[in-house]
Amino acid sequence: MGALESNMSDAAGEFDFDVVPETDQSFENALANARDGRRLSVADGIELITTGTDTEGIDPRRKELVLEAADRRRAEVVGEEVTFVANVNNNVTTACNTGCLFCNFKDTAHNFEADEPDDHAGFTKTPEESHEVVKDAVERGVYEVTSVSGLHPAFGLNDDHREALDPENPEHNYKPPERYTTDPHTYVEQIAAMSDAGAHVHSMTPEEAHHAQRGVEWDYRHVYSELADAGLDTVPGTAAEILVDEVREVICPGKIDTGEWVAAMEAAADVGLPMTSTMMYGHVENEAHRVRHLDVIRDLQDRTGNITEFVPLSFVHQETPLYDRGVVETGASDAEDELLVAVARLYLDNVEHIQSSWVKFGNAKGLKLLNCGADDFMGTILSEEITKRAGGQHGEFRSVADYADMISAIGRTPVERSTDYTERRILDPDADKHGPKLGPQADGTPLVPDRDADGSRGAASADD
Ligand SMILES: C[S@@+](CC[C@H](N)C(=O)[O-])C[C@H]1O[C@@H](n2cnc3c(N)ncnc32)[C@H](O)[C@@H]1O
Ligand SMILES: Nc1c(NC[C@H](O)[C@H](O)[C@H](O)CO)[nH]c(=O)[nH]c1=O
Ligand SMILES: N[C@@H](Cc1ccc(O)cc1)C(=O)O
Ligand code: SF4
Repeated sequence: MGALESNMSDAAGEFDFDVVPETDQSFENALANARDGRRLSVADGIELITTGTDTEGIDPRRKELVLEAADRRRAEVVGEEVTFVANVNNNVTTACNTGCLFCNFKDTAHNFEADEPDDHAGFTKTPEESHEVVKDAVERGVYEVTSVSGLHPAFGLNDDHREALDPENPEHNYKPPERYTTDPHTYVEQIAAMSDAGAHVHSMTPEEAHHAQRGVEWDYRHVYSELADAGLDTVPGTAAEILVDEVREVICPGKIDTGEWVAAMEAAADVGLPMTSTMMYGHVENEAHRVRHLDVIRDLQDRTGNITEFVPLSFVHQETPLYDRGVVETGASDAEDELLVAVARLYLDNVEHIQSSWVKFGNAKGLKLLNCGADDFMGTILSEEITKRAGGQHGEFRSVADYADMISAIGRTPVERSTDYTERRILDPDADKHGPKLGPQADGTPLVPDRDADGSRGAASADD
């Protein structure tokens, strides 16, 4: 019996978890602690995110009190600016055998083998192809490339790693590049190719760092320092999902556990790399798991200080194995999304920025969340595969003009930022054309000129 079956009770979607949302705290005391700026306990967080464990469901009046406290805290910590980054997504490969049940991005790596019929929808890019994608985006004015990928069996950290891996040992999860139609080469070569194109490289999740040292004795510090030498600038704290192992055993039994995830992030920080943090919520976990996860992030930040932002990733359920198998019926509700953002703002007293992700929430809800504690509105990304393949409906691109319009419409100040927030530029409200200015080749020309010139808002207006 697998973890999925053994953790489930009779009713579909109900799990016999040890961690449950019960506390000795009252909602009123938790709210007072939040308003007074005291460091919240896990029990406080659970009371706030459930709007009180003494009542069933979410109490709308109490919810508003939590959102208001978070919005006030946001104003005290970061003021009225709303930031975004001019970035491009470059996913290198969809080949992955890890089998996470929330993910529809991956394609079984077997399909990519040279002697298989080439009829799958996946892709693998060579370093040269990654270089071209990023070079084109940098020429348009992009500052950053976000690059996350499947764990391709032919990937290794560098040539030494590929030589050390044994194709006969199933634990190494390695097949030599000759087996595949396209060789992804090594992580070091991919990072160098994107860095050489002039972008800030935001890449190598803890799960990818783990893949980059499977089967050898190297530690995460070694991996991240080699990658930093190759041009890695910052690390995305994805692969976090829910940082409580009883939930990971259900939704991603093939992934590293919470302890390993934290160890990889600490190593990245040790090497001096700034990093983001994330939570993917709204599937099988309960509110207590969400707060425990925030607690793991807050502890990690106490030790490192390297986390620049927290990114809530609301689970996109439509096209995923969890939904197909009837394990979940839907994702988080609007109220749950609002409370997650608000409690993250209040709980993470040591993380300055909370992101509202338009790719997950769309424009209308994304803007609403900027009044619930969030202050960053993600990036332009230009293309998107992960959310789209899971059934996401919110498009793949936002222009700088979209950002200027949307952020001004809610009475806040639009600001273009660098990935680590150290460089910032307030947008000129009187500019007749909006384009990025922080990228190495950015001169204020719109990222996609035709789209902005004809006033089309294709991707941006698709949902709201
Ligand atoms: C697709 S993986 C790619 C990188 C690498 N394979 C890894 O797992 O770290 C990146 C992240 O996308 C997010 N993701 C995947 N499927 C999703 C879904 N259906 N809804 C929301 N987020 C999702 C997860 O948080 C995951 O860690
Ligand atoms: N850079 C950000 C992204 N990029 C898109 C991701 O790479 C990915 O396709 C998806 O979000 C995976 O869940 N997405 C964000 O939500 N926030 C970012 O800052
Ligand atoms: N920019 C965020 C968001 C992100 C989300 C999902 C990803 O797969 C990648 C990135 C990060 O660095 O973590
Ligand atoms: S989340 Fe990452 S590791 Fe898991 S299946 Fe998807 S691509 Fe592979």
